[in-house]
Amino acid sequence: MSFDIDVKRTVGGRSIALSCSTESPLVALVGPSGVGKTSVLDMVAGIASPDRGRIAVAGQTLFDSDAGIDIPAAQRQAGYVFQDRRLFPHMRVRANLAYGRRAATTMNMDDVLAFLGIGHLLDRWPHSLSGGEAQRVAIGRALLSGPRFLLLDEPLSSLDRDRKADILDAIDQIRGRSPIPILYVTHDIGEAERLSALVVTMRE
Ligand SMILES: Nc1ncnc2c1ncn2[C@@H]1O[C@H](COP(=O)(O)OP(=O)(O)OP(=O)(O)O)[C@@H](O)[C@H]1O
Repeated sequence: MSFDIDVKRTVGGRSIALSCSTESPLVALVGPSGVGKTSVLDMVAGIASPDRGRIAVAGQTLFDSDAGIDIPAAQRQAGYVFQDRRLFPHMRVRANLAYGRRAATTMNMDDVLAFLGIGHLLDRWPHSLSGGEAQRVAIGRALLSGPRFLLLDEPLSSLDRDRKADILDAIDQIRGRSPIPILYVTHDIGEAERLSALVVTMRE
C-alpha cells in the first residue's frame, strides 16, 4: 500500500476528513479551496496532528490514534514542497539544496542538478529566482533530503504554461528514477490526468 490514510481533524471550526487506501504510487488530491488539502499534507508530514485516525505510507505506520503511534516529523522523512516554496532567503541556492541533505539518497547532487536544469543557479539568491526556478530548487532540495515519500502542494501554481510543462516533466523523471510514493495537491484535474495519477477528491 503506498498510502493508507483515514484521518479527521477540526481546524478553525471546519471539519477535515480524508479516507484513502491505494497501491498507486502517485495520488492527486483535488477539491475546492479550503477543503483541507494542505492540512492533509501537513498531517502526513507530521507537522499537524489528526484528531483521530491512521496514516501509513509505503507500509510504515506514521500515525495511529488507537495504537498511540505518532512518529515525529523529523523521523518521517517526508520530502515536502510547500505551496509557497519556502527557500531559505539568507542562503544561496547551493546551500538551500544542501540543507537537510542525506548521503544515502537514490539521487545525487549532479543527477538532481541535471534533470531539474538548475546547475546554473547554484550561486544565486532565492529572491533573484523566477517562480519556476524557485519551484525546481524546492523540488531538488526535497529530493536530496533522502525522502521516503514526496508531498507536493500545488507545485504548478502561478507558473506559465512552459514552466508548468517543465515541472510536470521533472515529476515524470522523478517517478522514473525513484519508486517513492508521491501525494500531489492540485486544483487542476488536467494535471492529474497528465501525470496518470490516481485522483482522490476531497468534499466539503
Ligand atoms: N492555522 C489555522 N487556523 C484556523 N484555520 C485554519 C488554519 N489553517 C487552516 N485553516 C482552515 O482550515 C481549512 C483547510 O485549509 P487548507 O489550507 O488545508 O485547505 P486547502 O484545501 O489546501 O485550500 P487551498 O486549496 O485554498 O490551498 C480552511 O478552512 C482554512 O481556513
